[in-house]
Amino acid sequence: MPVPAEEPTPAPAPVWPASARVLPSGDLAVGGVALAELADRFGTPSYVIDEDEVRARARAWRAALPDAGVAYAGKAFLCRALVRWIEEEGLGLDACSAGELELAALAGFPPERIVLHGNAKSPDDLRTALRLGVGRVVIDGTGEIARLAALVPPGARQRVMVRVVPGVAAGAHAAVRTGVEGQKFGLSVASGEAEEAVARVLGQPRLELVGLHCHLGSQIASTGPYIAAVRRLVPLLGRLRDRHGVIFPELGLGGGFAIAYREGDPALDPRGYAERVGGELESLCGRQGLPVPRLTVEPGRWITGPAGVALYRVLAVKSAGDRMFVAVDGGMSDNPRPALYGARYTVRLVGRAAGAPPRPVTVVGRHCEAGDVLAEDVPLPADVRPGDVLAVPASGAYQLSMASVYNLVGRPPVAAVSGGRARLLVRRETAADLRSRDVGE
Ligand SMILES: Cc1ncc(COP(=O)(O)O)c(C=O)c1O
Ligand SMILES: N[C@@H](CCCC[NH3+])C(=O)O
Repeated sequence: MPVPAEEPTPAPAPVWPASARVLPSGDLAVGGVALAELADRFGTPSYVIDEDEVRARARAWRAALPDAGVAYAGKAFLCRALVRWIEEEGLGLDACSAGELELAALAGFPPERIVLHGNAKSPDDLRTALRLGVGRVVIDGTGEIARLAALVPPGARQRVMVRVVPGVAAGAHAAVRTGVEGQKFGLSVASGEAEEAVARVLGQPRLELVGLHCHLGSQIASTGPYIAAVRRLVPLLGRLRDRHGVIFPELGLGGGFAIAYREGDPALDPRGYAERVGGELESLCGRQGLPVPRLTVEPGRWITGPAGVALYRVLAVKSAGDRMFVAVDGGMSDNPRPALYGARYTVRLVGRAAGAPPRPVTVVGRHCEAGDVLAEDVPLPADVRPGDVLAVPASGAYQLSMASVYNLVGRPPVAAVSGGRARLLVRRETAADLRSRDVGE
């Protein structure tokens, strides 16, 4: 199917889960439960995840690409319940450490549906992957080939992919652009390194090479970069067939699909992706005389991001110069994204009706840095005061999974909501938890 020359403008997406409803009290309910009630029950800061939203999002990718492999990228957020939901929805799992692998195993995730990634896999990562029997290990560098092969038991074969760098720039911030030359992931197509690595893997009898893989970056709203990657990778597949006589059954294009953090933000649409990227793959393979490999995609943020809501309680309100600061009981320890990437968010007062018109404020955290900002210049009612509860949507990805214990503030709990009920999935990390790691002198 030919790809239209014009890339359609990605459509704006909602920032709240589909279940969000404004209650007569002015509060907001998600999954049928009022957010202020959840803040009272689980304390603040806390994270709420809408189970039905996660499941619907997982299904959206499966429906858009029924013949493809869809693996949830666990780095976005992982806990045992989530692993089960993903498993029940028929997805695979992209893991990148022994810790993620062990959690998946504990939740009973089928190991053959796991793909292991990582630019610097430790011996423990590789041994754990082999012991559990993961489906694919994605080789990220030349040195890893012999190291992995040496760990595979005699008589066994590990399925692998080779991660290549197509030289496509995409992603919301330099820190998350992984499809370009000169960064730490993958093997360059342009330099010939990727072809060399493929030749070496083919020479390892204990490794079975099933395909190439690439991951361009994160928070990509349009399909253009994926199409550009396909245009680099299919000719490479043609060269590999000509040189080695190999035809790979799979092609991994990674994840990176954008979500909306603020009203009007564009998000990537799985159906558009399937039509345009899948269409380009089909047509280019046809021209090369190659069978179309089975596509695999790895959405992380897209699955859990929009399903999560962070809840905070206001601790202080103060003006400084011409700015109003609203300080809450969380901050960069539970959400480092504004500090790391200049990420922007939506914030809403919940639990009571606004008593005054909105004015622009900066929502900050409680940590010992002026850079501990959660949301710059967001409208909140002018009467916002200590004790109020604030909700931040699109908080389900790369917040808790990157959380720290800065200032010895424990990490927040996670509660699931569905059908008017809430349940705790991950408990709050207490000061005692934190002290217990300190063995003294
Ligand atoms: C190999 C790989 N696959 C998938 C993902 C998921 O990315 P995202 O959460 O942006 O979809 C990542 C992280 O960017 C990744 O490194
Ligand atoms: N942590 C990044 C995304 C990293 C993607 C993982 N490869 C973010 O929050 O935007």
